[in-house]
Amino acid sequence: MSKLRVAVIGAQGRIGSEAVRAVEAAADMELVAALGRGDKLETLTGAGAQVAVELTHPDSVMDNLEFCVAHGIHGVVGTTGWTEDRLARLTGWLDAKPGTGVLIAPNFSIGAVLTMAFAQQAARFFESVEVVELHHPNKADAPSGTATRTAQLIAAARREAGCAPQPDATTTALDGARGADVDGVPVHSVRLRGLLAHQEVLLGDTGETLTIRHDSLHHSCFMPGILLGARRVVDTPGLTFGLEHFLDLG
Ligand SMILES: NC(=O)C1=CN([C@@H]2O[C@H](COP(=O)(O)OP(=O)(O)OC[C@H]3O[C@@H](n4cnc5c(N)ncnc54)[C@H](OP(=O)(O)O)[C@@H]3O)[C@@H](O)[C@H]2O)C=CC1
Ligand SMILES: O=C(O)C1=N[C@H](C(=O)O)C[C@H](O)C1
Repeated sequence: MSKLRVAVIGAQGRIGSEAVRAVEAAADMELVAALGRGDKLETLTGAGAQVAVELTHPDSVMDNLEFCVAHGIHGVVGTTGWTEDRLARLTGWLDAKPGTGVLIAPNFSIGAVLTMAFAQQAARFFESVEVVELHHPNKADAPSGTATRTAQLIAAARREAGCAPQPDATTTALDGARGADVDGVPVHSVRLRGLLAHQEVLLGDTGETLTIRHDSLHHSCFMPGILLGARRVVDTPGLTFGLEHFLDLG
């Protein structure tokens, strides 16, 4: 069977360099291009890439995906900074190119995907819920894509269950003291040298709290998800948001 022809965009970055090694090591894949800043996107078509793994920067991802989708190259995207407007633009490109698929995964690690699923499951049982994400200080965006998605999933679960708004008696606060408001869920961002990517979902009710914590300790934790995404996206046209759609979570 022929190998899947995979390219990595952002190949010199923290996660991109790890992805290059993972694709090279995968028996069913061939690394056909490894692009850094300034490299021409035409390299992808010249190399016959079937899938582009996009791991760059929120300022770069849209141009890269517009090119890939227009040329029928499937995308596996870890880059963050997704807004409703950006998703609508991407969907428009995909609509014009039926057969092409893009997976956007706010987080490729299985532990983080499970954290989101557990938080979603627990959300309706507790009066209060807040998210704390902790990352290395080189990160461009806050809150993290994972924390934003976690909060959105929590908020949707609470809405569906008819939960009341969370209690919060704060009447005076310094700017940012209560975190960012994501659909009514406070999200707090820590940037600290020594950390990689970590998240806590804190849930509280009368007389008890539940903490769901996940720690990414090395970029290798994202690789099985990236490889799975590359294998599955070629048969999944359109936009898939979240790696959970390629996992059997039951
Ligand atoms: N979904 C997930 O599981 C994960 C997602 N991420 C996300 O992935 C992204 C990258 O993170 P990280 O590796 O830490 O960041 P880095 O800054 O280490 O790497 C990004 C790389 O992309 C390069 N780059 C920027 N623009 C372009 C472009 N137009 N074409 C080619 N290369 C480009 C950068 O070059 P230069 O240095 O010159 O700017 C850099 O080498 C972030 O959005 C991060 O949040 C990270 C980990 C896991
Ligand atoms: O920038 C990072 O490092 C990470 N970014 C993603 C995010 O914003 O959620 C995934 C993971 O947290 C690592």
